[in-house]
Amino acid sequence: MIFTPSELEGVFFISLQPVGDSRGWFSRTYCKNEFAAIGHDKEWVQINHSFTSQKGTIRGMHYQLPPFREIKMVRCIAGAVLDVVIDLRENSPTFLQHTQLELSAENRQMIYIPEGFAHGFQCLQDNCELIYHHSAFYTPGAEGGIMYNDPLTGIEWPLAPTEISDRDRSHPLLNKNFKGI
Ligand SMILES: Cc1cn([C@H]2C[C@H](O)[C@@H](COP(=O)(O)OP(=O)(O)O[C@H]3O[C@@H](C)C(=O)[C@@H](O)[C@H]3O)O2)c(=O)[nH]c1=O
Repeated sequence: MIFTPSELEGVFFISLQPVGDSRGWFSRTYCKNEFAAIGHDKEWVQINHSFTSQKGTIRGMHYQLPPFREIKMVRCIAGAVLDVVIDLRENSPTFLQHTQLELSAENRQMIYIPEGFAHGFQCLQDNCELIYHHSAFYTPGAEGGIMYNDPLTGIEWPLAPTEISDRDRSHPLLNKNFKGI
Protein backbone atom coordinates (compact mmCIF):
# COMPACT_ATOMS: atom_id res chain seq x y z
CA MET A 1 0.00 0.00 0.00
CA ILE A 2 1.12 3.54 -0.68
CA PHE A 3 0.13 6.09 1.97
CA THR A 4 -0.12 9.70 0.79
CA PRO A 5 -0.62 12.31 3.51
CA SER A 6 -3.45 14.74 2.74
CA GLU A 7 -3.34 18.44 3.59
CA LEU A 8 -5.13 17.62 6.88
CA GLU A 9 -2.74 16.07 9.36
CA GLY A 10 -3.51 12.43 10.05
CA VAL A 11 -5.73 11.89 6.99
CA PHE A 12 -4.13 9.58 4.44
CA PHE A 13 -5.08 8.61 0.92
CA ILE A 14 -4.09 5.00 0.36
CA SER A 15 -3.40 3.28 -2.94
CA LEU A 16 -3.44 -0.48 -3.17
CA GLN A 17 -0.59 -2.30 -4.85
CA PRO A 18 -2.26 -5.27 -6.53
CA VAL A 19 0.01 -8.10 -7.62
CA GLY A 20 -1.24 -9.39 -10.96
CA ASP A 21 -0.86 -12.67 -12.78
CA SER A 22 -2.73 -14.54 -15.48
CA ARG A 23 -5.66 -15.18 -13.08
CA GLY A 24 -6.19 -11.57 -12.09
CA TRP A 25 -4.68 -9.87 -9.02
CA PHE A 26 -4.30 -10.01 -5.26
CA SER A 27 -3.98 -7.06 -2.92
CA ARG A 28 -3.59 -6.36 0.76
CA THR A 29 -6.12 -3.86 2.13
CA TYR A 30 -4.91 -3.84 5.73
CA CYS A 31 -1.63 -4.80 7.37
CA LYS A 32 -0.92 -4.05 11.02
CA ASN A 33 2.76 -3.45 10.28
CA GLU A 34 2.20 -1.10 7.35
CA PHE A 35 -0.43 0.90 9.25
CA ALA A 36 1.87 1.18 12.27
CA ALA A 37 4.09 3.35 10.07
CA ILE A 38 1.35 6.04 9.99
CA GLY A 39 0.80 5.76 13.74
CA HIS A 40 -2.23 3.47 13.64
CA ASP A 41 -2.24 1.34 16.79
CA LYS A 42 -5.94 0.60 17.28
CA GLU A 43 -7.97 -2.47 16.47
CA TRP A 44 -10.79 -2.45 13.91
CA VAL A 45 -13.81 -3.49 15.98
CA GLN A 46 -16.47 -3.25 13.24
CA ILE A 47 -16.40 -3.64 9.48
CA ASN A 48 -19.52 -2.33 7.71
CA HIS A 49 -20.79 -2.44 4.15
CA SER A 50 -23.30 0.00 2.61
CA PHE A 51 -25.11 0.07 -0.71
CA THR A 52 -26.57 3.23 -2.22
CA SER A 53 -28.74 2.92 -5.31
CA GLN A 54 -29.03 6.43 -6.68
CA LYS A 55 -26.39 8.71 -8.17
CA GLY A 56 -26.35 12.08 -6.40
CA THR A 57 -27.28 10.61 -2.99
CA ILE A 58 -25.42 12.17 -0.07
CA ARG A 59 -24.80 10.39 3.24
CA GLY A 60 -23.17 12.45 6.03
CA MET A 61 -21.58 14.29 7.58
CA HIS A 62 -21.26 11.89 10.54
CA TYR A 63 -19.08 11.57 13.63
CA GLN A 64 -19.22 10.04 17.10
CA LEU A 65 -18.71 12.14 20.21
CA PRO A 66 -16.12 11.38 22.92
CA PRO A 67 -15.52 8.87 24.40
CA PHE A 68 -16.72 7.08 21.24
CA ARG A 69 -14.62 8.98 18.69
CA GLU A 70 -13.48 6.59 16.00
CA ILE A 71 -10.93 6.06 13.28
CA LYS A 72 -12.53 5.07 9.97
CA MET A 73 -11.07 3.64 6.83
CA VAL A 74 -13.31 3.68 3.78
CA ARG A 75 -13.11 2.16 0.32
CA CYS A 76 -15.51 1.79 -2.58
CA ILE A 77 -16.01 -1.64 -4.14
CA ALA A 78 -18.77 -0.74 -6.63
CA GLY A 79 -19.43 2.51 -8.45
CA ALA A 80 -17.72 5.76 -7.49
CA VAL A 81 -18.18 8.34 -4.75
CA LEU A 82 -16.74 11.69 -3.76
CA ASP A 83 -15.63 11.10 -0.17
CA VAL A 84 -15.30 14.16 2.10
CA VAL A 85 -13.96 14.62 5.63
CA ILE A 86 -14.11 17.68 7.89
CA ASP A 87 -11.57 18.37 10.63
CA LEU A 88 -13.47 18.78 13.93
CA ARG A 89 -10.46 18.49 16.22
CA GLU A 90 -10.54 21.09 18.93
CA ASN A 91 -7.58 23.49 18.52
CA SER A 92 -6.52 21.95 15.20
CA PRO A 93 -4.85 24.48 12.88
CA THR A 94 -7.13 23.14 10.14
CA PHE A 95 -10.33 23.18 12.25
CA LEU A 96 -13.44 23.01 9.99
CA GLN A 97 -11.36 22.58 6.84
CA HIS A 98 -12.20 19.64 4.65
CA THR A 99 -10.49 17.41 2.15
CA GLN A 100 -11.92 15.06 -0.42
CA LEU A 101 -11.01 12.12 -2.59
CA GLU A 102 -12.78 10.17 -5.29
CA LEU A 103 -13.09 6.54 -4.24
CA SER A 104 -14.14 4.08 -6.88
CA ALA A 105 -14.11 0.41 -7.70
CA GLU A 106 -11.86 1.35 -10.58
CA ASN A 107 -9.22 3.42 -8.71
CA ARG A 108 -9.31 1.20 -5.57
CA GLN A 109 -8.26 4.14 -3.40
CA MET A 110 -8.96 4.14 0.34
CA ILE A 111 -9.13 7.00 2.83
CA TYR A 112 -7.86 6.78 6.42
CA ILE A 113 -9.72 9.17 8.74
CA PRO A 114 -8.41 9.73 12.27
CA GLU A 115 -10.52 10.44 15.33
CA GLY A 116 -12.10 13.89 15.38
CA PHE A 117 -13.42 14.10 11.83
CA ALA A 118 -16.88 14.16 10.26
CA HIS A 119 -17.29 11.92 7.23
CA GLY A 120 -19.67 11.79 4.29
CA PHE A 121 -19.90 11.11 0.58
CA GLN A 122 -21.87 11.70 -2.59
CA CYS A 123 -22.49 8.94 -5.13
CA LEU A 124 -21.13 9.80 -8.56
CA GLN A 125 -22.82 6.75 -10.10
CA ASP A 126 -25.81 4.52 -9.39
CA ASN A 127 -25.26 1.40 -7.27
CA CYS A 128 -22.32 2.35 -5.05
CA GLU A 129 -21.00 0.04 -2.34
CA LEU A 130 -18.63 1.12 0.43
CA ILE A 131 -16.68 -0.91 2.97
CA TYR A 132 -15.90 0.79 6.31
CA HIS A 133 -13.45 -0.23 9.01
CA HIS A 134 -14.16 1.31 12.44
CA SER A 135 -12.03 1.53 15.59
CA ALA A 136 -15.06 2.08 17.85
CA PHE A 137 -18.45 0.41 18.10
CA TYR A 138 -21.52 2.05 16.57
CA THR A 139 -23.05 4.02 19.43
CA PRO A 140 -26.31 5.67 18.29
CA GLY A 141 -26.56 7.91 21.38
CA ALA A 142 -23.11 9.37 20.66
CA GLU A 143 -23.75 10.26 17.02
CA GLY A 144 -23.24 13.79 15.82
CA GLY A 145 -23.83 15.28 12.41
CA ILE A 146 -23.13 18.34 10.31
CA MET A 147 -25.31 19.46 7.41
CA TYR A 148 -23.79 18.46 4.07
CA ASN A 149 -24.26 22.05 2.87
CA ASP A 150 -23.28 23.91 6.04
CA PRO A 151 -21.96 27.31 4.92
CA LEU A 152 -19.14 27.16 7.49
CA THR A 153 -17.62 24.14 5.74
CA GLY A 154 -18.08 25.31 2.14
CA ILE A 155 -18.09 21.84 0.63
CA GLU A 156 -18.80 21.94 -3.10
CA TRP A 157 -20.65 18.77 -4.03
CA PRO A 158 -20.25 17.90 -7.69
CA LEU A 159 -23.88 16.88 -8.34
CA ALA A 160 -27.28 18.15 -7.32
CA PRO A 161 -28.25 16.14 -4.22
CA THR A 162 -30.88 13.48 -4.85
CA GLU A 163 -31.58 11.18 -1.86
CA ILE A 164 -30.68 12.39 1.66
CA SER A 165 -31.97 10.69 4.83
CA ASP A 166 -34.35 12.55 7.16
CA ARG A 167 -31.61 12.47 9.81
CA ASP A 168 -29.10 14.03 7.47
CA ARG A 169 -31.56 16.81 6.57
CA SER A 170 -31.94 17.63 10.28
CA HIS A 171 -28.40 18.19 11.53
CA PRO A 172 -27.99 21.55 13.27
CA LEU A 173 -25.99 24.24 11.50
CA LEU A 174 -22.56 25.00 12.91
CA ASN A 175 -22.12 28.22 14.83
CA LYS A 176 -19.23 30.02 16.51
CA ASN A 177 -19.90 28.22 19.79
CA PHE A 178 -18.92 24.89 18.22
CA LYS A 179 -15.42 24.20 19.50
CA GLY A 180 -14.96 20.74 18.02
CA ILE A 181 -14.78 17.26 19.50
C1 LIG B 1 -23.70 3.12 11.01
C2 LIG B 1 -24.59 1.95 11.48
C3 LIG B 1 -25.94 1.96 11.21
N1 LIG B 1 -26.75 0.95 11.64
C4 LIG B 1 -28.16 0.97 11.31
C5 LIG B 1 -28.92 2.18 11.80
C6 LIG B 1 -29.97 2.38 10.72
O1 LIG B 1 -31.08 1.55 10.99
C7 LIG B 1 -29.30 1.88 9.45
C8 LIG B 1 -28.76 3.00 8.59
O2 LIG B 1 -27.95 3.82 9.41
P1 LIG B 1 -27.58 5.29 8.97
O3 LIG B 1 -28.77 5.99 8.45
O4 LIG B 1 -26.85 5.92 10.11
O5 LIG B 1 -26.58 4.98 7.76
P2 LIG B 1 -25.59 5.99 7.04
O6 LIG B 1 -26.25 7.30 6.89
O7 LIG B 1 -25.10 5.33 5.82
O8 LIG B 1 -24.41 6.12 8.11
C9 LIG B 1 -23.09 6.03 7.70
O9 LIG B 1 -22.78 7.24 7.02
C10 LIG B 1 -21.44 7.38 6.61
C11 LIG B 1 -21.27 8.76 5.98
C12 LIG B 1 -20.46 7.06 7.68
O10 LIG B 1 -19.40 7.70 7.84
C13 LIG B 1 -20.77 5.84 8.49
O11 LIG B 1 -19.90 5.73 9.61
C14 LIG B 1 -22.20 5.85 8.92
O12 LIG B 1 -22.42 6.90 9.86
O13 LIG B 1 -28.26 0.99 9.87
C15 LIG B 1 -26.23 -0.10 12.35
O14 LIG B 1 -26.96 -1.04 12.74
N2 LIG B 1 -24.90 -0.16 12.62
C16 LIG B 1 -24.04 0.84 12.21
O15 LIG B 1 -22.82 0.77 12.47
